[in-house]
Parts: sequence; structure tokens; C-alpha cells
Amino acid sequence: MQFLKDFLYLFFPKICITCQENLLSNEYILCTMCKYDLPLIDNNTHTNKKLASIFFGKTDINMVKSFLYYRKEGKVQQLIHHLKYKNREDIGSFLGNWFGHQLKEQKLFTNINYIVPVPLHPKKLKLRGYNQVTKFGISLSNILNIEYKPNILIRTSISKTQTLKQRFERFSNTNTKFKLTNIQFFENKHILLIDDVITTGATLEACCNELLKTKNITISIATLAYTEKT
Ligand SMILES: O=P(O)(O)OC[C@H]1O[C@H](OP(=O)(O)OP(=O)(O)O)[C@H](O)[C@@H]1O
Repeated sequence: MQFLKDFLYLFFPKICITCQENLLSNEYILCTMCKYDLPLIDNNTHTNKKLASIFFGKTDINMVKSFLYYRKEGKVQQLIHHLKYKNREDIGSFLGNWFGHQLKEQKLFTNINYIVPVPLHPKKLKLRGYNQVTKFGISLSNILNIEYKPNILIRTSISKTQTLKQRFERFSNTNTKFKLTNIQFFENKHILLIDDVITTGATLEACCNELLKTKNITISIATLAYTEKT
């Protein structure tokens, strides 16, 4: 099998998503240099406080964690761009596995009952072909041993992408776009709501406000990246 892989590699060398150098056969998605150059948030107390403050006084969150800093023109932006728009769902698994092991090591999210993705509107899902957070969610589910539960929270209206908007516009863009298909399903449960990027938090806040219609629900949040306010 390794022989076949090496043989195929001769004709179809894979390249690093961010620097475009050829990958070695034991490298995946990123070359080793780019991998270790990624800006991990890890236990940065200042950032973790800033993340928590995004939701303070707006909605009721137990804990929020994000894996990477998202910077304009940076490596993380390239990764997320390929994940969302270039059919590179495997990036979701790659980052999800890495983040999942970090969370496990830190013994975080040990009391979660379900992992719930921010849903896409069915029209956008059809266009894109996949929800970019699915593979991330499934990786976390496998590593943390928590059930992945899409389809209870759905998106009911299609909105223009947040990606090209300024901060103020992002807030006005996300009014009540989410609905629970079953208002009791998460009763007395602690759920981990996941998304790819958090910028203003408007998308996640709208999801939380719908989820909070369920009695005695606890919500924590995990995202692959965070656009720090400068
Ligand atoms: O914290 P916020 O300011 O709400 O921004 C974060 C949201 O914006 C992006 O979605 P977007 O609507 O651009 O998704 P799309 O590319 O799928 O349209 C991203 O995938 C998050 O869901």
C-alpha cells in the first residue's frame, strides 16, 4: 500500500495549501514549516477572555474556545478559504483532529452531550455541496466521544455572506435565521455549538438565542478560528 502511495506521489505530488511547496509523502495539507507556523490560540488567557466577552450580556454561554487566530492574508485565511470554497473538506478533519486532541489533553468539554453545527441554509448547502463544519464536528465527535447532532438546529432564511461585510453590517444581517426542529430535544443537555470562524459573534449569538428556547439547556462554543478585533 505504501509502495502504491509513493508511486502515485511521483506523478501527482501534493502541495502545501499555504506555501505551494511540494509536500513530502508523510506531510498532509501543510508542509511541516507552515504547520508549525500556524498561530494557535491555545491557553492565551487574554484571547480567551476576549472571546468570552463577545457574548457577555448578549446571550448565555458556558465556555467558548477557538483554535487559531484568523488574520487577513494569513495562512489561516487560506485554509478556511480552501475549506469553504475549494472543496477541501479534508481541512476540516485535519484541524478538527488537532483541535480535538488539544481539548482532550486539556480535559475541556468533558460534560458535553451533543455537538451541534451552525447549519447552512439548504440552498447554500446545495450550492457548496457540504457544510464546511461537518468534518470538524465529526472529528471532535470521534476524539471527545460525543454524539454529533446536525438537523435539530436549522437555518430558515438565506442571507448574504458575512465574509465580505464590515462588523456593524454583520450584526444587522443575522436576525432570527435559525429554528429548532424539536424544542425539547436538548432539554437538560449541554451542547457544544461549532462553527468555522468567529468574527463579531453575530451568527453564533443568533443560534444561541434560538437554542435557548429549550428548557435548561447549557451551551458552549468551539470554532476553528477567531478574527481578533484590533
Ligand atoms: O461572527 P460573525 O461576524 O457572525 O461571522 C462568522 C460567520 O461568517 C461566516 O459565514 P458567512 O455568512 O460568510 O458564510 P458563507 O460564506 O457560508 O456565506 C463564517 O462561516 C461564520 O459563520
